[in-house]
Amino acid sequence: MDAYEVLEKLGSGSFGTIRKIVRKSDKKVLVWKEIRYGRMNEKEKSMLVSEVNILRELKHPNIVRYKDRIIDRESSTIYIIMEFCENGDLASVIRKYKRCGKRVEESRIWTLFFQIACALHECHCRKQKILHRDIKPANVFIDRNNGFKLGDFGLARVLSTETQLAKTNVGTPYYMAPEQVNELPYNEKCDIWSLGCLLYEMAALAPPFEAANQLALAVKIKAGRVSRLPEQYSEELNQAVRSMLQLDSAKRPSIEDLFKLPKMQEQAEIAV
Ligand SMILES: CN(C)CCCNS(=O)(=O)c1cccc(Nc2nc(OCC3CCCCC3)c3[nH]cnc3n2)c1
Repeated sequence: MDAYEVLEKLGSGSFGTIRKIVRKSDKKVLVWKEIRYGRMNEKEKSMLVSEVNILRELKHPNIVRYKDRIIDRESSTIYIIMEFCENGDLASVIRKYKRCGKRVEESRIWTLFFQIACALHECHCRKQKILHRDIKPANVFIDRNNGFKLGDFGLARVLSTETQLAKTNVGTPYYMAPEQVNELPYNEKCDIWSLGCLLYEMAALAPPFEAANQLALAVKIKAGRVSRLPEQYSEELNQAVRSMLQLDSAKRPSIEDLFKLPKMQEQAEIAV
């Protein structure tokens, strides 16, 4: 650990504390996520190792880059070192828009849509499919060029056990797909549902389903009633979001389907 200087705590992600650090060798600013594995059983520990090994393979401009890991056996803590995103997380941006009573530009929402879809494409279309499982505003980061990056890929599977959830602050699962509520098997269409929730919240500045407790939330999700985006947003964006929030996961579009949308094709031309 002495290769790094620890700066301030940035926040607590869903599975551990995230701190800003500086690599002493080249003064590069990075972050590390501290994951305590002391209370994990052998199975969970081996899953954690395999998830971290998946992370290190994921190299994509819209996925927070994994840099290194340090295992401290004394404190049973693994430190996952990742790139630092200078412009913070999307949850803070949404809170700021809400405070100022301003709406996000539609073009910015299409950029988010395209860039996170690219991140999901990288993972859903690999031979060994990787599911994110925890797409939400606090897990989308903004780099110095205002590019969007999806964080914490794949860690959700191993860390969603009660040992981790019990220990760290876990918010209300606003973005949980209906099949998850019914505890059915998870597939990539759950990530599509969460992407729909993310875009909905970027436009409406509130999640599509809100309730006072998890039970009431589950009822609302299973009812699946989604009000239209605020009227300033186009029918095209509204329909795209609604298509991702269909209760029947088979009816939700795949990432490939989403890239066929005209506005997504336009982004692809700009991005080249
Ligand atoms: C002028 N403003 C627009 C700038 C605001 C920007 N302030 S800031 O202080 O640098 C700032 C604030 C928060 C995040 C970041 N960057 C960051 N955060 C991570 O996790 C912490 C996050 C904290 C909130 C909850 C979810 C997890 C990362 N994980 C991987 N890479 C990461 N990069 C930077």
